[in-house]
Amino acid sequence: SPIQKHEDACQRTKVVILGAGIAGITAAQALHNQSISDFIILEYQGDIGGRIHKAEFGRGPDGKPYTVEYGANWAQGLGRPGGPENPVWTFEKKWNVANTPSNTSNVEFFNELGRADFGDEIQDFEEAVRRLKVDAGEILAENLQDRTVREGLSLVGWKPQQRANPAAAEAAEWWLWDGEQATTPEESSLVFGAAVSNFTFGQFSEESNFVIDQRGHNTWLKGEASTFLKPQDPRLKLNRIVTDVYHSNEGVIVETDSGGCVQADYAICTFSLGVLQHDNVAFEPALPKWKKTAIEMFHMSTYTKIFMQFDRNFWGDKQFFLYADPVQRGWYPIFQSLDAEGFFPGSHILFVTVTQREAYRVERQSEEATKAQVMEVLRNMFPKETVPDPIAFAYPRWSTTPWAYGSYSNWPPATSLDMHQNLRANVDRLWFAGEHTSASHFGYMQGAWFEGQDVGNRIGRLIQGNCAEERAGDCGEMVHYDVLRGTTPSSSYGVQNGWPGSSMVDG
Ligand SMILES: Cc1cc2nc3c(=O)[nH]c(=O)nc-3n(C[C@H](O)[C@H](O)[C@H](O)COP(=O)(O)OP(=O)(O)OC[C@H]3O[C@@H](n4cnc5c(N)ncnc54)[C@H](O)[C@@H]3O)c2cc1C
Repeated sequence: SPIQKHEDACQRTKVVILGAGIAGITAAQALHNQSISDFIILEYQGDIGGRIHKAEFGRGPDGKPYTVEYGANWAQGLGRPGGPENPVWTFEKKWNVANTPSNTSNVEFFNELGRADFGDEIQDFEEAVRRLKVDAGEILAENLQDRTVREGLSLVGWKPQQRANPAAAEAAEWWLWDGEQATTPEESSLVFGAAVSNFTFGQFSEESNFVIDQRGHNTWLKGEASTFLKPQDPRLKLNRIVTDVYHSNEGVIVETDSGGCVQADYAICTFSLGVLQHDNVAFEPALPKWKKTAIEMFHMSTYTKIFMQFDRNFWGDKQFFLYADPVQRGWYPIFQSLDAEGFFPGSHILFVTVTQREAYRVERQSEEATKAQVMEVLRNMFPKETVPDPIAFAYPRWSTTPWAYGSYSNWPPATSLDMHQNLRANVDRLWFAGEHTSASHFGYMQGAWFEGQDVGNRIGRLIQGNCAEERAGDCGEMVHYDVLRGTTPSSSYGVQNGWPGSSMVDG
């Protein structure tokens, strides 16, 4: 077998962790906390952080570039006094990560003729979402068939195309739905879309803070890593591209592009759903059908922030600028000012966000083509100003980045909790963790943290042999389902399927 063939040449360890993003680092920390120090982390990039990913952009007054975040930017759903706190927010505070409150009421509205007022559309959409969540709660509690968010919105009476100002209604809807999930209402599950929002913003709080730390947003994760990894720790192997993963019920062998290999009792694969869907890591034997099906069924979205710096501020002091294009939903819809108080005042930096189809289009076309389109929009938004060309302009291409292939995952309609559990479940000694394996916080940094910790704890207990039977559910191997039914019985909503407690969607 390939496992025997490689055994002699490979470095030996107990647990090999694939990826040094949040899930990978957190899994290693969970092992460390159980006194398991025999692990190796293999990471594609030259640093810790994964999709918390900074870039240098533009120039400050001192001539040095600003650090901006191409990936995760907000701590979302912080927590309230006496209530549970978002663990990521706890770490951001612990490591003094500079951040500023993001205020979505600090917004101005625009259409192709300049300033407009469609605050009512925002209010009406928010009201529709409240009713939508009541329906979602009922569907979940009664174990009924899921539906799309679009169908759910229509049923509570939100129909953008039938409103007086369809473009404005679509802009409001895009901002508050697509701008969060990076996926359209047509492509999103009503039940689990409502649930992830309640778990993050209901359970913690509505507040989200925007990180402006010039050391980079990954500072908190590097801080946590420094509690158990020494500088230059030989167990953290950066710049290693995993190409092949051999797995059996006895162990794993992992090969990298440099010809290196690691043999371990367990592997934890934290690659994004996009990487798993791309087939450029070979799993041998091929992953079983229940796992492959789950990987293909869930959805990897793309969320693209386009940064621009100007020689002056022509947009004023607001944080957000929502643009309703007359014909194309999602056409350069939300601009954000980093020139605003609390961000980088004096930087004259704006960024505009596009998602999904518009993100793919922008990521495939040249920077020049994108710049021309963005400038046309800005000149329409500010007809009374002489809008200059930007002095810096740049954006990432998440959909083709080989260590991510997209931004974050989203739960498609009519897909059950059992199906999602198949995304989480281990295959022999090969385990999976990441944002996408979180049933309650998929798409968010905290989702990756909860899942990395869970898998690290489970493997630690298996290695130590201290998985008491009464703990079954959050201990031992994960369950998976060879046969999937249309819905998951209410009684199965528990930790064994990655559902944290019994808290359900509420109004
Ligand atoms: C544009 C964007 C905006 C976002 N905004 C927010 C936000 O505001 N708030 C929020 O909470 N979340 C946000 N997120 C989501 C958040 O970044 C993720 O949920 C989280 O970082 C995922 O962590 P992870 O450990 O699951 O995966 P990753 O961070 O992807 O970690 C996986 C690691 O595996 C490595 N890897 C991949 N392939 C290989 C290979 N073949 N060999 C070796 N290593 C490999 C990768 O380099 C990476 O380091 C955003 C993400 C993006 C992309």
